[in-house]
Amino acid sequence: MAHVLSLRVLLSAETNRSSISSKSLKLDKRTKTSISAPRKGNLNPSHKTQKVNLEISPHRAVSAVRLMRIEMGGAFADLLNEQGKGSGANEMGYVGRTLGFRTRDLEDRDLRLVTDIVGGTIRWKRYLDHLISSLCHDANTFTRMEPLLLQILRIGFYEIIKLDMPPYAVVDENVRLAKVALRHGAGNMVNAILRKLVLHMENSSLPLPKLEGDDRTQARALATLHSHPVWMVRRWTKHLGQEEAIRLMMWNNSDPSFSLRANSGKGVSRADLVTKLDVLKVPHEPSFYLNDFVRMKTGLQMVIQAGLLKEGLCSVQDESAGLVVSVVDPQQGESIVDCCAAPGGKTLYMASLLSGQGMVHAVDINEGRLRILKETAKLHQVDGVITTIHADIRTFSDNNTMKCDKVLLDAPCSGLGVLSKRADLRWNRKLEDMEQLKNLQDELLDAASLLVKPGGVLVYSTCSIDPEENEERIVAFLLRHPDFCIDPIGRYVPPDFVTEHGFYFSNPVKHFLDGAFAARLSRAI
Ligand SMILES: C[S@@+](CC[C@H](N)C(=O)[O-])C[C@H]1O[C@@H](n2cnc3c(N)ncnc32)[C@H](O)[C@@H]1O
Repeated sequence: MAHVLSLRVLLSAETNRSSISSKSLKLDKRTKTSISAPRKGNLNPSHKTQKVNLEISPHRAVSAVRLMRIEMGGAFADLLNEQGKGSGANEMGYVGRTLGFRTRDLEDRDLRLVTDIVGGTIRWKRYLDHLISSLCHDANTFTRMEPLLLQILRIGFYEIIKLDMPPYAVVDENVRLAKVALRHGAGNMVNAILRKLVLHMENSSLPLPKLEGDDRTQARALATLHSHPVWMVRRWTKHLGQEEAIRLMMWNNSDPSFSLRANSGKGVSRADLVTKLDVLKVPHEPSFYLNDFVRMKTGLQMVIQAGLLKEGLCSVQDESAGLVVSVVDPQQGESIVDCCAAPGGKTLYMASLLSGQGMVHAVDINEGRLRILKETAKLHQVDGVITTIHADIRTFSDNNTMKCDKVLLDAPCSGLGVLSKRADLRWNRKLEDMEQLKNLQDELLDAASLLVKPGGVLVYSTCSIDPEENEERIVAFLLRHPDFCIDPIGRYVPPDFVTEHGFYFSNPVKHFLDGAFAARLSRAI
C-alpha cells in the first residue's frame, strides 16, 4: 500500500527493482532514498495495525531509523526527546514505516540509550567507518553498503567499542535487527563483520592508523582517530598546536553537559529551580560565573519530561552564551537592538535583566524562529520589554533611523565552538563555508554599527573558536570604522575569560563550556 511506504525508494537504473519492498530495503550508495514526514499529530493508521515485534530491542530500531533520517537531512542530531516516555508517536511511526514492523514503546532507559547511541554514532562516524571498511571483505562491500545496513553496523561497533556493552549480546541483537528489517543475508554480513571486530578487540589489534609521517598524513590519522573532518584538524593544528587540537577533539567527542537559566523575568530564582531539580533527583551544581544559572551533566530529559521548560520556569542556555549577555551588561531603561535574535536565548535573558524598564528590539531574518522567540517571551513574561522585527538587518539598518544605547550582533557563524552539543555539525560544515561566513559577518557588523547611538555600545559575538570569525573580524571592522574602539571587557566577566586584547573568549578545553567569543566596542560621542 502506498501509504505504508513513507520511506520512498527511488531506484536508479542500476538497482534491481525486484529486490525492494517496504520490509526489505536493499539500497546502495547510488540509490536515492527519501523519508517523508508523517502528518503532525495523528499517526498513519497503518502504524497502529502493524504487528509489534518483541524480539527486536526498541532502542536499536529507533536509533537506526533516527540515524538514517539525520543522514538524509530529515532530522537533527540534537533533537531532544521532547515527547518523552511512552509517546514519541511520530518517531515510532517512522520506525514502523521504515522497518516494516513496530517495536514496543520506548521506556526511560531506552530513551537514554537512543540519545547516547545516536549522538555517539554520529560523532564517531569517521572512526567507526574506518574500522567497518577495514573489516569488510573488500572496499566495494563498504562503499556500496545499503544505508540501513551501515547504520546497524555503526550502532554495533559503537556499542562494543565505546559503550563497552557485552559483545556477543550486541552481535546477536544487531544480527536479528538486520535479518528482520532487511533479509537473512544482511544478518549474516552483520554477524561476520561484528565477530571480526570482537576478535580484534580481544587481541587489542584494532586496525587504526598510526600518528606518523608528514603533516598531511598525521592530520588524516588524527581525523580518523578522533573522528573529525581533516580540514578541521589541519586548521586547529595550525592555530592551537597538535596537543591542544587533540584536547579540543576529545572535548567535542565527550557527552555534552547543559546549563539551565532560572527565569527571573517570571520571578523564578535559582533557589526555586534548585528545589525543583532536587525533587526530580537531577544532579546539579550552581554556576561559578552567573547567578541565575545551574549546571547539569545528566538529567535533561527528566527536566523536559517534568515540564520545566514548557512552563517557562527555566531555559536551556549554556553559560558561555550567558556570559555574552554579561558583556552587553543590560541596564534598566536602556534600548537594545538584538540584530540576529532568534530563537531568542540572549534576547530573553537581556529582557529579564531589564526588570520591566527598557526595550529589546529583536530582529531576525527568519520568521519561523522569530515566532518561537515571541511565544517564549510571552511564556517567560518578558514580552512587555521585547518587540520583534522580521527583517534582514542589512536593509533594516539602511532604511531606519533607529539609534540605540546598545546593539548586540550574535552573528551567524560556523558553530565550531559547539561541536560537543551539535553532534552532526562537524560533518555538515565545509571549509568553503568559512569564507562566505566571514563576508556575511563583515556585512552584518557594518549594518549593526549604524544602529548604535553616539557614545553607545556594539557587542559582536559568535559561538565559534575560530580567530578568522572572531578577532580578525573585529580588526577588519575597526579599520573600516575609526569611530569605534575596543572597550575591554574585564569589568563584565571573570578574568579567566578575558583575552590579552580585551575580548571575551570561552575556551571549551579550559572552561568546560561551549566555545564563544565577544568583543565590546564603543562608538565615539
Ligand atoms: C547564531 S543565531 C542567533 C542566536 C540567538 N542570538 C540566540 O541567542 O538564541 C544567528 C541568527 O541570525 C539570523 N540571521 C542571519 N542572517 C541575518 C540577517 N541578514 N538579518 C537578520 N538576521 C539574520 C538567523 O536567522 C539566526 O537566527
